[in-house]
Amino acid sequence: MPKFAANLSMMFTEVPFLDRFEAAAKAGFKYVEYLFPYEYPAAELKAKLDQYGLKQVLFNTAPGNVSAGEWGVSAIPGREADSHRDIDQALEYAIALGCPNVHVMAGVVPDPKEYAKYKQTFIDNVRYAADKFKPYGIKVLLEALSPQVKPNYLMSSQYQTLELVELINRDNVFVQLDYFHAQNVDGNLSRLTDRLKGKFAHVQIASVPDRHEPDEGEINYTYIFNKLDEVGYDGWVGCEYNPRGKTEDGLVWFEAYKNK
Ligand SMILES: O=C(O)[C@@H](O)C(=O)CO
Ligand SMILES: [Mg+2]
Repeated sequence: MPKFAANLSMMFTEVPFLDRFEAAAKAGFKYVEYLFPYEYPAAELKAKLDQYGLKQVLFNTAPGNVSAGEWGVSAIPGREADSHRDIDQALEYAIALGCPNVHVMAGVVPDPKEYAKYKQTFIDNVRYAADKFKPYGIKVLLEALSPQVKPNYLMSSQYQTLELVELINRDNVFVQLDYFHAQNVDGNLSRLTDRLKGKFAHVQIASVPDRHEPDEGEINYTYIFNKLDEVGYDGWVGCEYNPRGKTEDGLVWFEAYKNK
């Protein structure tokens, strides 16, 4: 039975970010994830987690200069120092927040001919992260992003990410399996889940095509949740979706799971 995490970057946006911890707890969530903690002192976020009895299960390394089109720097040749600084910062936050998973963001490849160079840069920087995180039992997660969300991101297919995880060859590096992106790019989610068995350590869900609640669209999530049990997945499932309307009004689907 999946353990669901509220994604505070996309859910409960009716209230300011620091009020979303309370909103998620009131809605029945025990776990939370969000993209970036860096605007706030780690102690302030940890106090929110403790106040509402929440566990943080994921956040990302910093995105770089988003207004310049960056979405992660760890794959960008020449930005190794920035990548290591972001990885060190993420480690500090993960320790302070008690967070077991960090998504190390790769970056956008401006010219497909540059892919091999960006890929090797990412492999080297993820190994740096894996080795720094290992003593603390923190996992490194790598996520493919569909081109309609992030054009020219280093990884668009889950199978590309699986190949990277195998090349990086560290036992604390895993795929972050976001079924929204997976359905948009790879499809055949049953075969994909079987192929990724033991290689993924976090899941995210949203409807396809509209990235709303998991109770609509072309993915049968009841089937997927049973598939996750079948392959022995015991991690968290992040609800990384844009609510159709008021977040709480869209949580009927969650009623069947929240007190498990
Ligand atoms: O799917 C997403 O967009 C997020 O999980 C993320 O971490 C990077 O954009
Ligand atoms: Mg995702």
